[in-house]
Amino acid sequence: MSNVASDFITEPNDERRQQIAKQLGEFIDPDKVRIDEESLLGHGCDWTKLYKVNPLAIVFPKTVEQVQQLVKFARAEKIALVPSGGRTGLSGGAVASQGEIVVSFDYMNQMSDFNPVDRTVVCQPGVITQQLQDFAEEQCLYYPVDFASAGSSQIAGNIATNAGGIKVIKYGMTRDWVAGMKVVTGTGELIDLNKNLLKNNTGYDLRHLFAGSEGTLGLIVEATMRLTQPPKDLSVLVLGVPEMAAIMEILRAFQNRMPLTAFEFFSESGCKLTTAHGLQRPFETETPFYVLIEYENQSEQDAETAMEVFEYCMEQGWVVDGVISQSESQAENLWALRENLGECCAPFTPYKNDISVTTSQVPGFLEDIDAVVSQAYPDFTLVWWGHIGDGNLHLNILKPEGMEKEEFFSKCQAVNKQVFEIVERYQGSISAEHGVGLVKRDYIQYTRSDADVALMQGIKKVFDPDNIMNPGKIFQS
Ligand SMILES: O=C(O)CC[C@@H](O)C(=O)O
Ligand SMILES: [Zn+2]
Repeated sequence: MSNVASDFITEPNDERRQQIAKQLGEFIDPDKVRIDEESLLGHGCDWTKLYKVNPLAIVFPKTVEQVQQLVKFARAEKIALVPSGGRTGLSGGAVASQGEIVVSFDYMNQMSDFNPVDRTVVCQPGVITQQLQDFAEEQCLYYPVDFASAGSSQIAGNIATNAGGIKVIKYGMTRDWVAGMKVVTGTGELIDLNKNLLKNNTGYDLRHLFAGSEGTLGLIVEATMRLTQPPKDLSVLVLGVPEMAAIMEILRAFQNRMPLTAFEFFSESGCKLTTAHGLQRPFETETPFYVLIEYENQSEQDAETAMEVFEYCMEQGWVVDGVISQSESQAENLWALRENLGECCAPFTPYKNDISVTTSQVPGFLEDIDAVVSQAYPDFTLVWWGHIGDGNLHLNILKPEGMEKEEFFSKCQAVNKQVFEIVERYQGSISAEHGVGLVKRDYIQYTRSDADVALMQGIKKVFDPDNIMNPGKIFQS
């Protein structure tokens, strides 16, 4: 796979590392500068594991001032910086393969200044998503952005990738929960964006440029996150769906009658994987697809409405079997059928895709892509799942046993062009929620126009004139 194209490509050796560590140790605690192999390899990559990992050093700043000094140092020395959060990304956004300094926020992980009226809490960049969720719960509130890697992903990384997950249909993406943020730009300047205001129409909202910026504009050093009222008495329904086309009818039928907190799906190939890992099938009947619906079940009326819609879907032939959770633990088990899919695919070295279209177009889009990939490689197993209520599909192609990883990936890449042409035809996105990083960078033109990319490159130059902020990610810079 190709690696980062940067102005400052270096192939660090031990001597250079020692020298840089000494210089960094002048303004960052020396024990928070690491150049040992384990740290370099561990902190120089994310979950993609596709790229050469070769950082110059790993630093763990503890204060905003240290971050500013670091940026000024990097600027003077012409060394690129790669921000590192929980490194759970799937697009290579946190990969350091060309002698960059990795900036880890593991030691800036405190929360402060909870405001119960504004319902906000100030987070240092390294606060773990789960830590924020737990804190909110202790205050009888709720942080709603949720996904399988919530136990490791960090808030600044979530903002930098505008993380989505399983509740977007009701609560939106990470950007919707950022009340304010402090950022150190590529010049070392500290800027304070939006100051937590709800209403602030004073020109461009720069906060939103940082959501999805993947570290290319600056380092997020603080974020004030909003919390909300927790949902009550969540129930989960899993339905067996014989035809993809029916899924949107099911969505419409439910949404016409009741608000949903999640509308997810997975394929039978996915169900086989999770059940092979010890989970129970939702019901006996096997169907090509399963829908998982979550809603607030606060009264008998809610339960009756859900049952009525379910029966209506059965009468229409859109659904052939189904189950409704009767307890919290049953709801969790049903969720596991969907949430454990990424983990269950991992041993098969999957080739991943994270794509989206407008929700109503999902069935045709999925069928077209499935046909192209299955025709090219009839022996490959395709596992589909995703946040179908948001139009977001995850396609994992499993590597056949015995096939070399390189051969498998190059075969998958060969079919990429056709897949992305379909995405372009549907005016969809080549990356719905996992970001662009390195993995999707060379395909960005299927979703963003040349004019878009040129404007993004121009914006980067304003925030980062020396191109030291995660260069080569999202687009060539
Ligand atoms: O592993 C994947 O392909 C998707 C991961 C995550 O976004 C999910 O929704 O499970
Ligand atoms: Zn997802």
